[in-house]
Amino acid sequence: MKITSARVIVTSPGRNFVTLKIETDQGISGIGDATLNGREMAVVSYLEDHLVPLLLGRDPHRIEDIWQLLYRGAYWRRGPVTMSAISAVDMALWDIKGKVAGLPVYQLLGGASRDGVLVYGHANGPDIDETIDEVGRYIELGYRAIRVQSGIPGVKGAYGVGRGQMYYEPADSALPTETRWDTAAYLNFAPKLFEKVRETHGFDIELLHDVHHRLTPIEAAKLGKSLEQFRLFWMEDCTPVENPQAFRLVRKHTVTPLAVGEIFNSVHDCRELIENQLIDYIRATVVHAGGITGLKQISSLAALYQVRTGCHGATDLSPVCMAAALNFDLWVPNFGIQEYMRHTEETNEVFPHSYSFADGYLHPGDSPGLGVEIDEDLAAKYPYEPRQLPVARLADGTMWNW
Ligand SMILES: O=C(O)C(=O)C[C@H](O)[C@H](O)CO
Ligand SMILES: [Mg+2]
Repeated sequence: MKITSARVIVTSPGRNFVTLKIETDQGISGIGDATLNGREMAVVSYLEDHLVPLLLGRDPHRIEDIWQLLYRGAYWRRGPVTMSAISAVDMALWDIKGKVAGLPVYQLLGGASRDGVLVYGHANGPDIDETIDEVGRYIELGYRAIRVQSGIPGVKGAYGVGRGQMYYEPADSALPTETRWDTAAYLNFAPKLFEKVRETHGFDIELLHDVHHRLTPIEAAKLGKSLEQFRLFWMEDCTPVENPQAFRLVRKHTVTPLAVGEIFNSVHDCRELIENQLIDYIRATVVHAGGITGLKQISSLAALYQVRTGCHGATDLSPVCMAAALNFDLWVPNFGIQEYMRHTEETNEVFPHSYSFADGYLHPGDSPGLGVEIDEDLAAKYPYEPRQLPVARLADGTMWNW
């Protein structure tokens, strides 16, 4: 079997997605997600200018060898652009292998380790009352785990608060929207929010919270401690992770479980946190961390230290990534949870898929391969629109972490 073509498709059904389609001489094709939110066109160029010429004529069954060729062969290893491009190739090759075998990818990985993939949805609102109502709406839909984010009085554009209900899409304009950040207001507010959510909805539902890199280590430790009584499933990205040792300080002071890793792109980014048991959940994802092949490396290391997976699954990860993640999640022995930020109807029409939600769990379905396709005619109706993520500044104008 030989690869005869590899094409990049950029489409924007409500938001931008970059998809790689690999075709073979036997009429079987596979797709992979290559979306890097706000920096999409850098990955398009990396694929078209540098990787596609390397793929033509190769045997698509040699997934590991092609992964090593693209990783080692570049000389310049790692980084989000390189690894998103490699991820897309890897996903497309697993898709092809599954289609040739007539099996869903989770069967090729070793088969299902569970009946369904526990997911968490996103409840958010401009204030505590609306956020609590939104949590109730997710419970009614059958969710067993919910991420809770709320607007903070006096803070313009707090992280995670959607523009409409049930959906959240932060990349909102061609140039970054400027938001404000106020640590003191947040630290006063967050325990009140979770107290009210627990009072209203009880302790049977799992609650998660994303701090989005906004705190220093000692502030993160304080927040973790103040939220312990509300039994969070996890506190995510509580402080920036360039220095993994910062998490030692957080760990010393709180037993609130910690999750990190959505911006990681290789096992090397994860190693120090995992080996020192500084986190409980690793959030690296298929599209940014080297595809299914990259995630296998990460999850195998994590398993040695009882760190479980909790893959990133925001709307900037396309349904192609979601399908790949669900095949991985159904198999991976040390699975924790999967983020599931639902895509809009427009997006779902461009990417018809076999995964489905029931009673708080997603299942990838049993279509051969990843179980997702791209409708290229429909995709062509949604041209690329430059969009960037917001930025955050403190009240005195200092640039902060978004
Ligand atoms: O889903 C999450 O946990 C996020 O933090 C979402 C990110 O802001 C988003 O994916 C950035 O592209
Ligand atoms: Mg996050």
